[in-house]
Amino acid sequence: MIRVAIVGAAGRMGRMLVTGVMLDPELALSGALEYSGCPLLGQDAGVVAGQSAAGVRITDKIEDFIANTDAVIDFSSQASTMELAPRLAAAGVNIAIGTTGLTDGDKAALRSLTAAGAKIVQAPNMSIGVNLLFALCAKVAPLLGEDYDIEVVEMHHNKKKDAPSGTAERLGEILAKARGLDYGHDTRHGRVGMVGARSKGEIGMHALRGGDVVGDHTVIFAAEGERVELTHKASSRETFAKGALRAVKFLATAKAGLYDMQDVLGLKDF
Ligand SMILES: NC(=O)C1=CN([C@@H]2O[C@H](COP(=O)(O)OP(=O)(O)OC[C@H]3O[C@@H](n4cnc5c(N)ncnc54)[C@H](OP(=O)(O)O)[C@@H]3O)[C@@H](O)[C@H]2O)C=CC1
Ligand SMILES: O=C(O)C1=N[C@H](C(=O)O)C[C@H](O)C1
Repeated sequence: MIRVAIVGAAGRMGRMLVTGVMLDPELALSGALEYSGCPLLGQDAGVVAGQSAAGVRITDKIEDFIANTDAVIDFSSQASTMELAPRLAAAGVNIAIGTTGLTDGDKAALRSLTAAGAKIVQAPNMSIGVNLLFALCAKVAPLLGEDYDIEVVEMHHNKKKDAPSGTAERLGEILAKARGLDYGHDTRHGRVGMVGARSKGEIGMHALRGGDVVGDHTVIFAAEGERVELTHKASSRETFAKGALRAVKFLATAKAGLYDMQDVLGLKDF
């Protein structure tokens, strides 16, 4: 039995994760963390998630569960994730991070924790479909070549805080690498005004927000006379939660290291 605590337990993903852990016979819910001002502190995490009582109260102190926890799943905020990770790693707790908006510096800090023995999965999207899309893009972009202009379009619900989505950024990084471009330098985030004709050496990135959209991502390869579009649409957050539970099980037997969902799902050699 793997004892799992959820960070951001009262959030959209947190409630889904609490439910997933409670329903999985290989996992046991050991803790539920929220920020200090959260009005749901002290409530049963299972009840908050719409399930039966889990016997785990939402707390703002990791000391309430860290000694009885094997792994933490963290879908909260960049600041929270980066504050907690060193404390969890020091206690020998495995970490599956779904939080987006992490900087390159944050990722370097996570890598240094793993160099000191931590086991971490960090992935901007834990669904099988999106991770397959990552692998497909890495194959398709060089095959189509630079006659095909690349644009990435994502759409999310109107509560999402970061833009573009972590998934769109990862797609941009994969596509830039496949084209010999630099993601940071060669990406055009939306276009406005007299920007001139599109250059070959750019990747367009567009973030749409509205309603309750769970998460849509489309990569467009557009050439003279045709275009290819690869699309993933998530219709339920359950798909991300299932991936996070797989990540926790993967970490239970993994060596120290910083992994992504390509490792968890065995897509590295796809
Ligand atoms: N990797 C993946 O597959 C996926 C990643 N995500 C990412 O996960 C994150 C959360 O998404 P979502 O659930 O929709 O967002 P929510 O805002 O619904 O949930 C985040 C929760 O974390 C809480 N939180 C904030 N700070 C802390 C803290 N210091 N300690 C504990 N809890 C804290 C938030 O409280 P408050 O509301 O008060 O800020 C909130 O309850 C985002 O970064 C999102 O992009 C989302 C879906 C899939
Ligand atoms: O905030 C969300 O909702 C989502 N965030 C992730 C991202 O930023 O890529 C993954 C998913 O698309 C949902």
